[in-house]
Amino acid sequence: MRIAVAADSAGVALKDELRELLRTDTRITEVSDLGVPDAADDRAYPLLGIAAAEEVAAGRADRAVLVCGTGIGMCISANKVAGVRATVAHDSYSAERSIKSNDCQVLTMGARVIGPELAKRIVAEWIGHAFDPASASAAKVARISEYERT
Ligand SMILES: O=C(CO)[C@H](O)COP(=O)(O)O
Repeated sequence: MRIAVAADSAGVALKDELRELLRTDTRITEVSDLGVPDAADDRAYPLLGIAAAEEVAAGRADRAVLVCGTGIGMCISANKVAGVRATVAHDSYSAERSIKSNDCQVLTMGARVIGPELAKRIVAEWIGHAFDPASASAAKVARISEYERT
């Protein structure tokens, strides 16, 4: 699995921790860090979130983990990219369902909302979940894709 990570200045410290976690995860073959590199970089979250979501939409990344202050701005931004389903999640159950119910390729988190250890645990769990295209949820997700095509 190839993962892109990105953050704004509010989320960069947590993004860096998550990137290092992902780099040691044997399930991950590639981690691309799209920035920001440090908190002095004041690029706004939509630039980073859209850039990462475009990597997913183009098939250059399988999933993305995005961090801002709340996770909300990153989530809204990533969801503007056609074909991308992003969710903000700070709990294990929502993160699991974001895959199993919604086939989300993008997880967003708020560094001002969640501590790094819990965030790392949830990301590690999220990576381990897989969407079942034969499940009853698949037709529901397909309706979203159909709407996007109209
Ligand atoms: O959390 C953010 C966007 O959802 C971002 O990190 C901070 O945004 P701001 O409150 O508009 O500065």
